[in-house]
Amino acid sequence: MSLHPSVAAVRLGVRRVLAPLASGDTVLVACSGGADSLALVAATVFEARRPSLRVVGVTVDHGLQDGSSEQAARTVRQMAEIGCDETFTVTVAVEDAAGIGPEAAARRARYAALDQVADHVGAALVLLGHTRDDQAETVLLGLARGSGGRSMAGMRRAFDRYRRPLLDVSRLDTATACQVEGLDAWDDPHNSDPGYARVRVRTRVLPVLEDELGPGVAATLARTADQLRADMDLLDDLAEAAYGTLVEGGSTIDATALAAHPDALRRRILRLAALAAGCPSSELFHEHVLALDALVTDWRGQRWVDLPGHRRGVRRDGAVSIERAPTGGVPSAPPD
Ligand SMILES: Nc1ncnc2c1ncn2[C@@H]1O[C@H](COP(=O)(O)OP(=O)(O)OP(=O)(O)O)[C@@H](O)[C@H]1O
Repeated sequence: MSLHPSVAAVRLGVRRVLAPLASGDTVLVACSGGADSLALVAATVFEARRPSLRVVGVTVDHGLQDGSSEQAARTVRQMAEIGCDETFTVTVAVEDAAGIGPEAAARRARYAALDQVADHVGAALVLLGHTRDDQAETVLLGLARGSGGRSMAGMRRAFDRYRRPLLDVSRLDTATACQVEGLDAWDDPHNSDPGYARVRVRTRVLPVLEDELGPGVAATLARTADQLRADMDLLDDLAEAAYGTLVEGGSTIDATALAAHPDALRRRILRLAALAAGCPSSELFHEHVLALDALVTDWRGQRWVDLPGHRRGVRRDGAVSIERAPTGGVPSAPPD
């Protein structure tokens, strides 16, 4: 019997990612029990045979839904049946202490748990089951957020030891692969809850785009994200290099030298300077960077701009620096 194309597509993605590993290495697969990550587990177990890798499966129970522990137990059973050498369930307490929202808090807790298990088992790689459709949704959500190229550049294929082998594989393929392999995937009720913007993009926006613009829009968006990410990465690298050259005495940057750089680099350099000076990245918005940039390109005597993390950007003696804001009795708006 010939190999089903959907199974072949999932396996190919995994094979490419596992290629650098050596016999005896451990790969950790993160599985929610949904079709994407279940297909990922099956493909990983299959592809790990020939190089003789150890496959460990892990599922994280966020405890956010009724029956989540039963669902986690079911996923662990399935991973063992598929052939994982070892399986783990990790229960995490999701607390939104940082005020980042429940979804982001759950994600943060999940990655912390995955990191712990990866350390524990000595994993060379950790695999995640995001698909091409997830990527397309991410691009559209980023486009709507409007926070620059990086937000439209989608998810990385690789970061630290994490890999996303299915970014070229459609959700239809992962679902079909599960069917063909007799895997009963879990339907997360969150995935059909229109309260989530991502679900609305998936169920309402993308189908309209597919209808109006033709099938293949998800693939096109994902491909665009790949190109954009490569461009963003290059600009970030150039800005890092320029920042290293421009920064004097560890903190000040000559305004004239900085002004000679094009917008895309200058603003990145200023962002790097703000981060290096202690502005929290989660609170440093594009408006802050633009205000800092005005000290360089539109300087009309203004002396500072307020920045998050009790910092301020200052222009003094032809140089820009980011300093700790003095406490007490300081006007919050800069004098103009
Ligand atoms: N509860 C879980 N336990 C283990 N792995 C999970 C869990 N939930 C998600 N994952 C991993 O993350 C992948 C993406 O899942 P999903 O799209 O639901 O999460 P997300 O929150 O959008 O993703 P991310 O936060 O990782 O960008 C899954 O294919 C799986 O590999």
